[in-house]
Amino acid sequence: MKECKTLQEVREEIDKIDDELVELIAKRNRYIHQAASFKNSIEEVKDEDRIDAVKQRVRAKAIELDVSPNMISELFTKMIDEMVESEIAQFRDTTNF
Ligand SMILES: C=C(O[C@@H]1C=C(C(=O)O)C=C[C@H]1O)C(=O)O
Repeated sequence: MKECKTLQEVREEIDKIDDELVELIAKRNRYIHQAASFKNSIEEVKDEDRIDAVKQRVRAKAIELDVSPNMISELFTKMIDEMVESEIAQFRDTTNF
């Protein structure tokens, strides 16, 4: 990690990380859309067991990296909710439900 000399430099690094985060979220979203093509029902599109497992896994990762697990949980809850909604919309479009 870079040792910054000015606030401006810190903010430039933060901006780069924010761009990477958005790119990774967009990439995750594209995989979510691929997942829809392997599913046969709305229950499968919103797989609660898998959602719980994903949230548990990222909470454990947050603890390992000394980041607030509650913040990570909230971010993932929001992100997964939105992505599942768009996966459902895509599933309905492609299966004419
Ligand atoms: C991508 C999937 O579809 C949904 C989206 C998930 C996610 O955002 O991680 C997890 C479970 C599913 O309800 C999947 O089933 O793996």
